[in-house]
Amino acid sequence: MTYLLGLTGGIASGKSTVSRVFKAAGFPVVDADVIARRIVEPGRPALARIVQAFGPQVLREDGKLNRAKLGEIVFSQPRRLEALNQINRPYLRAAINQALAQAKAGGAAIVIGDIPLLYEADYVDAFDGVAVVTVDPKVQLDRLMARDGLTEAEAKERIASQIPLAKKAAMADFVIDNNGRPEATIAQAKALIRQLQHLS
Ligand SMILES: CC(C)(COP(=O)(O)OP(=O)(O)OC[C@H]1O[C@@H](n2cnc3c(N)ncnc32)[C@H](O)[C@@H]1O)[C@@H](O)C(=O)NCCC(=O)NCCS
Ligand SMILES: Nc1ncnc2c1ncn2[C@@H]1O[C@H](COP(=O)(O)OP(=O)(O)OP(=O)(O)O)[C@@H](O)[C@H]1O
Repeated sequence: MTYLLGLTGGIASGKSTVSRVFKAAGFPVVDADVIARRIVEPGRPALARIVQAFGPQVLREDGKLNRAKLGEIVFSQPRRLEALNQINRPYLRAAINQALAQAKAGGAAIVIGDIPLLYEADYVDAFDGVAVVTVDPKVQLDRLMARDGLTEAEAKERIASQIPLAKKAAMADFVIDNNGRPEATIAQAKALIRQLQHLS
């Protein structure tokens, strides 16, 4: 039996560190951010609908989505973000479900769905359990500004567009605390793998 684990957190909370531990242990990881990029490649219906809704300003000269431009628009205007979500979510859901089913068919003991918006987009029922990678608000803000070169105001907007991490942690089956050094987070991820191997 495969244990289907949903892995989530908030923007820049450290999901990548945890998903790397699962990958290194040989478990398949379905990455929603990667799928979200694929469904808006040139020629895909989701991209055409985004251009219809947001105008040609969100396209680069080479016809690809201008992610920085679209990010600037949607994260500063909640109603525009909602419009983007309405367009993307059906395509995302279909592609994520298909990738999870395919990974599960491979028969691994644990399959991971790394989905930043797992709670916001309501994927809970797709999983046997959910792990949340959490950090304190100040740590999240500092790491996000450093990683993406955002101003404090921009980083705060992006954090505010998601359910607060503390709330996600309260809903989770498993919580990984990423406030400390990466080694401490890696140790927690390895302990979670051992725990799940008993459940699968
Ligand atoms: C707005 C876009 C173009 C910005 O692109 P950019 O390359 O700057 O960011 P990237 O896609 O790498 O996302 C970084 C992080 O932002 C957060 N984020 C992304 N989309 C959203 C959203 N709709 N609502 C809240 N947070 C979001 C997530 O934590 C994600 O990990 C892009 O994020 C996008 O198309 N988002 C909509 C698709 C989506 O819902 N993706 C999340 C998959 S669960
Ligand atoms: N324990 C840690 N100590 C110091 N820096 C860290 C730690 N964990 C993550 N970081 C740094 O914080 C930033 C965010 O981490 P990461 O990219 O793993 O988050 P994420 O949850 O995968 O983000 P997103 O969903 O936004 O793509 C990165 O620059 C990363 O190097």
